[in-house]
Amino acid sequence: MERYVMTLSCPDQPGIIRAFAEGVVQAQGNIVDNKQYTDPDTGTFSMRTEFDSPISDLGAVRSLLDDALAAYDTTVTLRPEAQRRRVLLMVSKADHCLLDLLYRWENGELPVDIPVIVSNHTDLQPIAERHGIPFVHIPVTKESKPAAEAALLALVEEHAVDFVVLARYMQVLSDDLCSALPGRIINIHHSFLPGFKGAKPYHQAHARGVKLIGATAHYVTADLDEGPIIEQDVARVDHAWTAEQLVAHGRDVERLVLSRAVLRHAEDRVLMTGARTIVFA
Ligand SMILES: Nc1nc2c(c(=O)[nH]1)N[C@@H](CN(C=O)c1ccc(C(=O)N[C@@H](CCC(=O)O)C(=O)O)cc1)CN2
Repeated sequence: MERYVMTLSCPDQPGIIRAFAEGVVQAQGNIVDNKQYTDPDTGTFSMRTEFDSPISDLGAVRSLLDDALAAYDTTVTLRPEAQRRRVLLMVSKADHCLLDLLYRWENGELPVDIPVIVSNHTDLQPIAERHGIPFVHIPVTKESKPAAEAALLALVEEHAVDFVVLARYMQVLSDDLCSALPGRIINIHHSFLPGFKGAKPYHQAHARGVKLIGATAHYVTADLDEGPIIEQDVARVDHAWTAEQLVAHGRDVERLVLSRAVLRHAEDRVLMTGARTIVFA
């Protein structure tokens, strides 16, 4: 028996679920989990379904679903659950998010394949080597950024990468790169967006005298720190905390928020609707 994960979005109208269920029946399938949402602003219907089928041929199952949904203008993804998403991790010098992702990957909590780790510095190369993952150093300067980003895209193709994670990667990606990988780049921003965008958010927060700090995982767009939000969390602080203590405490929030977001994306639990996300947790 093969377990499949399907996501679907289309203009909402009666009969979508019945048509989809008919397709599952044609695939001799059994639905084991289903979540849906209709966005009242856009009228878009979104659904994530897990179903079992004795048919192991992905193309055959996809055809049966496409035929069943032919009357609807759907965007569908279908993947055998056992087919893990492939993620390229990007880092600079901070190691806390990388280490958290690799810990969860090693103990089976994060069902992805990590073909390569890329960095604009060499500081974290020993961590990649300790985990047996190839490390590629791509230094970035204002002048070399186009070539650096071309090299990154070549790695994405070479390793059949599904998505990229900026695990405290501290370079702004160009519009071209963001456009080349829409909805396929996840960043962790070290503040509770929309507050304190850009560089040094904890020092901004300290100066503002906040009582809560936070972190935000979002899809990357050309507009810095503006992409659709996937996950956020906060932690309480007070007047006695120095900016450095906020940075240290913030690391705990960042690594949890990013790891949750990466897991949910890897399990096809995040769908985009306009500038927002739907998260079928
Ligand atoms: N196109 C985008 N690229 C990136 C985003 C994004 O939202 N859109 N997020 C950043 C991460 N980040 C904040 O979360 C961030 C990182 C770096 C900078 C920055 O100003 N970097 C300087 C260089 C700093 C250095 O070399 O250490 C720069 O790029 O000129 C701002 C925000 C990742 N990329």
